[in-house]
Amino acid sequence: MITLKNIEKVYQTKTIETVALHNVNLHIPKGEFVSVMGPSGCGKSTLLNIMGLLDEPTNGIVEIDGTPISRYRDKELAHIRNQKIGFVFQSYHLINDLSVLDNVELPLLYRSGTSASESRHMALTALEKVGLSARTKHYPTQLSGGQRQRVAIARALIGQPEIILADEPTGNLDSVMGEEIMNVLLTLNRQDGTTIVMVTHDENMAQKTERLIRFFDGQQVSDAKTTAYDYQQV
Ligand SMILES: Nc1ncnc2c1ncn2[C@@H]1O[C@H](COP(=O)(O)OP(=O)(O)OP(=O)(O)O)[C@@H](O)[C@H]1O
Repeated sequence: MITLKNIEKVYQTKTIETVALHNVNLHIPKGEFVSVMGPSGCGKSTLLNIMGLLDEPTNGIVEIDGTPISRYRDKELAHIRNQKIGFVFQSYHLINDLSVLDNVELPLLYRSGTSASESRHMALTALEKVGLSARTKHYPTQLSGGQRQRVAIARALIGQPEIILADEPTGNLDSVMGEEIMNVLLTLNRQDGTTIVMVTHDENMAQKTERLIRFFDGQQVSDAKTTAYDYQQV
């Protein structure tokens, strides 16, 4: 699904050069649930941004479904980003002036050809998936942190992405709500086959995924299947 070959990312300012990623080689197959761990500043968010086509590497090749993204024009890349990839962030990024339903529908505004009734139906389906059908008319400030994150996941789901990139989705949540979000992600992965790459600082959460990649100083230092992921349960 996503392949990174010899990826380097260097941030250059007037005075400082920071090597955020160095010689990263990774393949994320379709349907896998992968977590990425490592100390602050080791390059995890940079990695996710490159995988999500939000940022470009300084060197190296990013392939989506076997095609190097350098072959695509900007418009095609924007299309891939909108159609294939859903993003979930630690701080939800919801719009407080919009209802839950309107927040979830928002990405469809950028997609032509979806009627108002169709997008409403898609938003309701996404909210049902995350167990928030009863909160459609609420506003983000009227929700708990876990519920807000579920709205953010529903918003990521509305475009029916094949891959979800989640940057510390449980980072702002207590352990009970964190578990709740983790269960939503595990269900999406197991029932719908959604590929998920999740950055986390929480070892317990990481152990629930299928594969754990550890980073240190911009490089992978380990990459292994976990033991806790239940391969039988679908
Ligand atoms: N826009 C930027 N300009 C310059 N340096 C940057 C920029 N973004 C990130 N960096 C540097 O690149 C390195 C990797 O940053 P990144 O945000 O990917 O780390 P991280 O592992 O996600 O950290 P955290 O766990 O704290 O979120 C850090 O040293 C950071 O200072």
